[in-house]
Parts: sequence; structure tokens; C-alpha cells
Amino acid sequence: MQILDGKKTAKTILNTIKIDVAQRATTGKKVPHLAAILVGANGASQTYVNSKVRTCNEIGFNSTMIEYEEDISEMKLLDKIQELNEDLSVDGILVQLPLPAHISEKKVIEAIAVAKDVDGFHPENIGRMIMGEEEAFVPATPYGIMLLLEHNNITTKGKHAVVLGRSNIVGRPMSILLSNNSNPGNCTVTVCHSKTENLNEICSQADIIVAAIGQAEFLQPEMVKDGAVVIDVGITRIPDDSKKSGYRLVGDVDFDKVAPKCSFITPVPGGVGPMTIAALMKNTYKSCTEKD
Ligand SMILES: Nc1nc(=O)c2c([nH]1)NC[C@@H]1CN(c3ccc(C(=O)N[C@@H](CCC(=O)O)C(=O)O)cc3)C=[N+]21
Repeated sequence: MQILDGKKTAKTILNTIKIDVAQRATTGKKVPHLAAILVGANGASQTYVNSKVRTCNEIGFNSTMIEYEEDISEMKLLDKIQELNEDLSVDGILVQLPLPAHISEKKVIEAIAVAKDVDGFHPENIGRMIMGEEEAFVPATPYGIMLLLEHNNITTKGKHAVVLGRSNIVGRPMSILLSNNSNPGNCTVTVCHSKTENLNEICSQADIIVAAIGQAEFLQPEMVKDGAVVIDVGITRIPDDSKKSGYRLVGDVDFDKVAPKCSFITPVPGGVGPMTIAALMKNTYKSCTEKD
């Protein structure tokens, strides 16, 4: 069994970007600039957005962090997005989800300029991704998983991949990327969800399992074939007094029980999370360099 070290792979990718950005800076070219908007005080969202901004600083990107109170009006948020759309210095705009219930996520996502939608959530980017167009921004989490498979030389061609979850930001795009005629890709993909019958049986047939359902320790060893590759997208905070933070992080996979059966498995933390950030940085870099 081998651990797929997302932290290490992300570092390799980020380092390559960092070198390219330094090179751009010395030749007087524009460096990438990411604007991140955070609404409200959700602890996990704050951690993630801070981590994205910190990564920008580490690799030489410019970043702008915009924070709003929970009760900001939808109109004010949309006005800000419009301003960032028109700001030529900004390459990427990210609005951290989830948003408070009084704000329409659909309206917000569709307000972001397609060319700055580095999260890849805009319908036009999703359409382009499905059509396999290179200019599309691919959503950061599934893109990060593809990069993790690629950098660790995991064979996917002809394999049966089972994706657990059909969300617009992870499960659905993941299923499309894995089925693409590409490397990694060329999988036969099954998408499972809350209404799936015989889930254990389907999972047991998978060569690759991507668990993205948001239920702590959902995937159990009896659902996993010997030698399977298991990718854990879940990240749940479980209260834990023995930790300084007051919580521990648990994935959608019962790691200790499942890991012995796997050929490769991602840990939580240190697996998909850091790859998500690396993929976001790649998208932001791409948005910037496309304008050269
Ligand atoms: N517009 C938008 N874009 C996103 O990309 C987006 C989002 N909204 N909403 C929420 C999810 C979640 N997400 C994560 C990013 C990094 C880690 C990450 O770095 N995790 C660390 C641990 C961090 C911790 O200590 O909590 C790890 O797994 O090692 C996790 C989760 C991005 N998301």
C-alpha cells in the first residue's frame, strides 16, 4: 500500500509555478493576481481561503482578500464581482462557497467573467470542460485529483472508476474527466449517489474509487476490492479535545480499515485538499499567461 501524498505533489507543482512566476517578474511580465471573496465567518471556509491567499504569497502571485459580513446584500456582492471583472490587474476571481441562504449561488457564479472563473463553476466553463476544450477552467478539486493521478503515474486507462457523489463541483466533473480520452482518463465510470441500489456491490467492482459524499468514514473495507486506488475528497471536522484546534479532520473513507486493501490511497489531511489549492493556482496562472 502506498500513500498518495497530496501535500508533496502539490509542493512540486507549486514550485514549478513559482519558478515561472519569478522568471516573469524579472522579465517585466505581469504576475498572476487572484481575488478571493469570503462571506460570513464559517470556520472551515476561513481556513481554506486563508490557505489559498497564503499559497499565492508563497509562489509570488498577487492576491486580494475581500471579506464581508454574513448579512451583505446580494446586490453589493454582485457589484463587487462586476468591479473585479473590469479590473485588468485581476486574473482570477473566487467566491468561496457555501454562501448564506439569502444570496443566490447561481447568480453569483454566473456574474463572474468566464475568463476569470478560475474555480471553473460558470456554466460556460462547465460546458467547455465537457466538450474537452483546452481553454476551459476545470474545477479545482477534480482537476487536482487528475494532477495527483498524473504525477504519481497511476494507470487509469481501461479501469473501472466509481465516483461516489454527483455534486456540480466535484462528483459530476470528476466523472467526466475520468471518462475523457486522455491520460489520466479513459476510465469506464460509474456515478453513485444517495438513490443508488447495491452500492456495496458496485464499489467492490471498482479499480478506482473517488469518495465525495461528505459523510465521515462512509467507505468501509467490505466495499473495496483488493488493490484498489482510493481517493478521499471528504473533509469533516470532528470535535476532539485532545487537539489544539479542538477538532480532528476525517475523510469520507474509514482510512485505518480501508488502507490495507489499497494499492494507493490519499490521506486526510494532506491528500486532495492541498491538490485543490495547487489546481486553483494552475488555473490562475493559466488565466494570466493566456493574456500575454
Ligand atoms: N468557490 C470555492 N472554491 C473551492 O475550491 C472551494 C469552495 N468554494 N468551498 C469549499 C471547498 C473545499 N475546499 C478545500 C480547499 C483546501 C483544503 C485543504 O487544504 N485542506 C487541508 C487541511 C485544511 C484544514 O486544516 O482544515 C488538507 O486536506 O490537508 C480543503 C478544502 C475548497 N473548496
